[in-house]
Amino acid sequence: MFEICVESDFCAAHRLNNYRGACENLHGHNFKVEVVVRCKKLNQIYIGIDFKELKKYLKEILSTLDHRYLNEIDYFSKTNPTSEMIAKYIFETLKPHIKDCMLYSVSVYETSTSKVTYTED
Ligand SMILES: Nc1nc2c(c(=O)[nH]1)N=C([C@H](O)[C@H](O)COP(=O)(O)OP(=O)(O)OP(=O)(O)O)CN2
Ligand SMILES: [Zn+2]
Repeated sequence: MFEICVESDFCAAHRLNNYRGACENLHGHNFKVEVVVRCKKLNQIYIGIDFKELKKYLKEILSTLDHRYLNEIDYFSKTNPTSEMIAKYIFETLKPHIKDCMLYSVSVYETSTSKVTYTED
């Protein structure tokens, strides 16, 4: 089994409703995102999934979040734009693009010391 990982980032603002602390106030982050795909087979040039292809899909998805006020995005309107929900959104949006391999996890770093990983397990 091969684990293929790419990283990207985006900047966005959010506020956590009902948090009862500073994070309830409008604030922003440079979010870092890590995606892990698992592949059992390699193609004829020994690639599981091309980093470039994976980064292209991820970039398209992150462009829907970049420089946005996340609370205004439909996906988060009934929840909260926490790292948990951001990771789930990226996972669910990326999954249909991954053929022949398995999207394993999406991790979101809200700060350099705070990370959430979403998997379907
Ligand atoms: N499980 C989660 N906990 C928190 C989330 C979250 O999305 N999931 N989000 C926040 C806030 O948005 C906050 O901006 C991030 O909190 P934190 O990592 O504590 O950021 P700090 O810069 O305050 O970190 P320090 O290391 O304490 O300086 C809160 N919790
Ligand atoms: Zn925050």
